[in-house]
Amino acid sequence: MKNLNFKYENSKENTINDVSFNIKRGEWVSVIGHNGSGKSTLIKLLDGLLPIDSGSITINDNLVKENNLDQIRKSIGLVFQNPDNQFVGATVEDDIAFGLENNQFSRNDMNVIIDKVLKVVDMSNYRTHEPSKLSGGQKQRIALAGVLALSPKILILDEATSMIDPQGRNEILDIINNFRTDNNMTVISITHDVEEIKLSSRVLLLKSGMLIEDTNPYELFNSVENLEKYSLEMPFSAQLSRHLINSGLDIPNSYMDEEELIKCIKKLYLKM
Ligand SMILES: Nc1ncnc2c1ncn2[C@@H]1O[C@H](COP(=O)(O)OP(=O)(O)OP(=O)(O)O)[C@@H](O)[C@H]1O
Repeated sequence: MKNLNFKYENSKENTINDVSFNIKRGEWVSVIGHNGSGKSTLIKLLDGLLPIDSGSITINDNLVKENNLDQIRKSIGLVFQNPDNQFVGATVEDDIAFGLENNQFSRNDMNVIIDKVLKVVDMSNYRTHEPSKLSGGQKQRIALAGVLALSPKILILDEATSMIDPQGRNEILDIINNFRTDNNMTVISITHDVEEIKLSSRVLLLKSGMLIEDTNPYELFNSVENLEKYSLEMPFSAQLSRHLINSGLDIPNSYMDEEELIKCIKKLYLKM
């Protein structure tokens, strides 16, 4: 993305303001910022759903512009907050088949792909179920399967796990992360959830349509000020570290994930 600017017709100021960044293939990038900071608008520009005013977006050497949109959209998969808005089929398999049919896959190939993606999201037993009768987490797995069936090079999550309970969310995030590493897929995730942010290698911070920080989870979690500024909760390990430091334990006052914290406590324990 290079010097990107965008203004909605009826607004006075730019919603996206001179935003530039590069994302490497296979990266997991979180996009965070307050409500109205321009996160969803940025995604819509990326997918060509909104026209760019000035600047440019290039995906795999293809400029995002009117005559390239088919190709661009084939490389991008989108998963939104509410899976109910994404279902088109009467059964799980019909729903996944819909996108494949649009891309002229043969019946045989479709069956193989549907088998594969249902296995990936651990929903093979639900092939003939009605999507509307599944639980929230199951619905989101099926929505994800429909997107993964088309082998996107870039998966975009727009608050995709915010309606799921913590266990369901972690399971879906694990599925996505495994698929990402196996397929060198890029993930761009709009989120307020620290567990999701933890999985990313980079965090892009938007404020009033401007990219004000290009950082990483460690830097972000190290600064309580930053977390408060963006209404983010502290990750569990950071909360625990804080309590341990306050109760006199000699552990570093910097962010550690669960594994690092366990190692650190073990070391102290063995010294005793
Ligand atoms: N169709 C539209 N027409 C005019 N203004 C819009 C339109 N869609 C969004 N906006 C405005 O653009 C700004 C950015 O909105 P956007 O939805 O991109 O923010 P966001 O960071 O995704 O917010 P949230 O976290 O609440 O989803 C907001 O001020 C919003 O009111």
